Amino acid sequence: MFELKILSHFSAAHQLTMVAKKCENLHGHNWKVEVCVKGERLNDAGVLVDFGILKSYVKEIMDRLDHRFLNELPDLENIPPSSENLAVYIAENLQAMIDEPGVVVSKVTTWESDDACATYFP
Ligand SMILES: Nc1nc2c(c(=O)[nH]1)N=C([C@H](O)[C@H](O)COP(=O)(O)OP(=O)(O)OP(=O)(O)O)CN2
Ligand SMILES: [Zn+2]
Repeated sequence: MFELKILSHFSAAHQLTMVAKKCENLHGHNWKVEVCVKGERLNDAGVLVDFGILKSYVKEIMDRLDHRFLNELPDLENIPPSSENLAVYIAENLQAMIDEPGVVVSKVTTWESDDACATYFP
């Protein structure tokens, strides 16, 4: 089994209710994102997926989130934009883009600060 990891980032604003009171106020984060994909078979070029292709998929997803007010994104309608839900969103959207047979998203971690992150294992 092989696992690849891509690092990326986006900056966005959000509000969260039912968490810490201060999170109800409009505020933002510079999210750091770690994305892992796994698979058993290498292609004829000796790679699971070209890092460049993987980065381009992840960049496309980051562009949908970057400099947005996440609570108003149609893609996240009625979904609280917590770090957990953002990890799910990134994982599901990336999986839908991956064309390579046998390659699956294995883990997405969203760091909303230097000391707090959420990880989703699809
Ligand atoms: N499980 C989660 N808990 C919280 C999330 C989340 O996405 N998942 N998000 C928040 C808020 O986004 C909030 O902005 C961050 O809160 P918090 O870490 O408590 O605040 P600070 O970054 O200011 O850190 P301090 O340690 O308080 O300085 C809250 N919880
Ligand atoms: Zn926040």
